[in-house]
Parts: sequence; structure tokens; C-alpha cells
Amino acid sequence: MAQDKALVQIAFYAALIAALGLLPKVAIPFLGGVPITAQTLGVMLAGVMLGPIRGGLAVLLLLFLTALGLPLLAGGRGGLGVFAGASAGFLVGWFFGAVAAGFIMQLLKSRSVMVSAAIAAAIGGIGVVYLFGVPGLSLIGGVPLDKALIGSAIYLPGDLIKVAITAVVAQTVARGLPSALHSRS
Ligand SMILES: O=C(O)CCCC[C@@H]1SC[C@@H]2NC(=O)N[C@@H]21
Repeated sequence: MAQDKALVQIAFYAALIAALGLLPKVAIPFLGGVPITAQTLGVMLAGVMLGPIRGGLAVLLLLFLTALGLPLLAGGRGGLGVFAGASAGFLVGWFFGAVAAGFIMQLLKSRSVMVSAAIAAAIGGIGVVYLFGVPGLSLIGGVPLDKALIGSAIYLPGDLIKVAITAVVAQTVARGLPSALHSRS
């Protein structure tokens, strides 16, 4: 029964990340085309809501299905090729970012859900994701490291909005349906 719930949660957040890929993306040509995408909201929510293991598995499932060729990334992209492209580091960062966000939610159990979700989403969904993404952009995407580092600031306004949305959603779910906030159970 508990396993069934875990599988449903993992599948739900993988599907949510895929669904957010249906929203229009904004390709950034001077950063190897790596887009501004709503999908990172799903990555933040997966870690914050599900915790490190289930959140990480949700992202892993999304990446696995993408690698198999399903067009689950923004703009309908998929296949092994995306893992050899400019955004490959960010995709790896999505997994570690969700895991980190989940861990931080558990670490900050004594704080309010809103505050801990904001901290977890910011560190996991921005800090950790960029930690992998920016070097990947340089090593695989061929963008000089300084340009990749400074240029990635273009993603920050959108990602900070996603952090705020994640915090509000987590707080709302904690009040209305606490059992869905697995990171706190
Ligand atoms: O679709 C892909 O190939 C992956 C896109 C990675 C986008 C990165 S993740 C962090 C930053 N925030 C965004 O909105 N875009 C970049």
C-alpha cells in the first residue's frame, strides 16, 4: 500500500515535469540554446514535496523516459542526444537538485513549510542545478566558462519566481492535504 502510494507520487511528479514542458520555452542562443523553461518548477516541487528519494526518482524517471526517446523536454525534445548537448549538465543537475531540495526539507523540519520550501527550492533547484549546468554548458556546449557563469544569470528571474511558487504550493498543500507533503512525514 505504502509502495503503491510512492509509485503514484513518483509517476505524478515525473508527469508534472513533462506537462510543464508543454509551456512555451525561450531558447537562449548565446548559451548554446539552453532554454528558459517551466520544467524546473516541477523539479523543485518534486524534491520539496516528495523528499530526496521519491523526488530524485521522479526526476530520474523523467530523464530515463527522455533518454528512451519520448519527447518530454520543452519543445518536444527527447532521445540520447539531449544528454550530449549544451543542457546535459543542467539535466544531471535536475536529479541532484531535487535530491538536495528533498534533504533540505527534511533538515529544516522545525521551520515553517513556506520558509523551508523556499530555502530548499533555492538551494536545490537553483544552486545545485547551476553547479552542474554551468560547467556542462562550458565543457559540452563550448561556451567559455566566464560567459556561461555570467550569462546564466538570465535564468535567475524565472527561477526565483519558481521558488516562490514552490513555497506557496508547499504551504497550501501542507494545510489542505498534509499527507501529500511526503518530505515532512
Ligand atoms: O530542455 C532542456 O534541454 C534542459 C533545459 C535546462 C534549462 C536550465 S535548468 C536551470 C535554468 N533555468 C531555466 O529555466 N533554464 C535553465
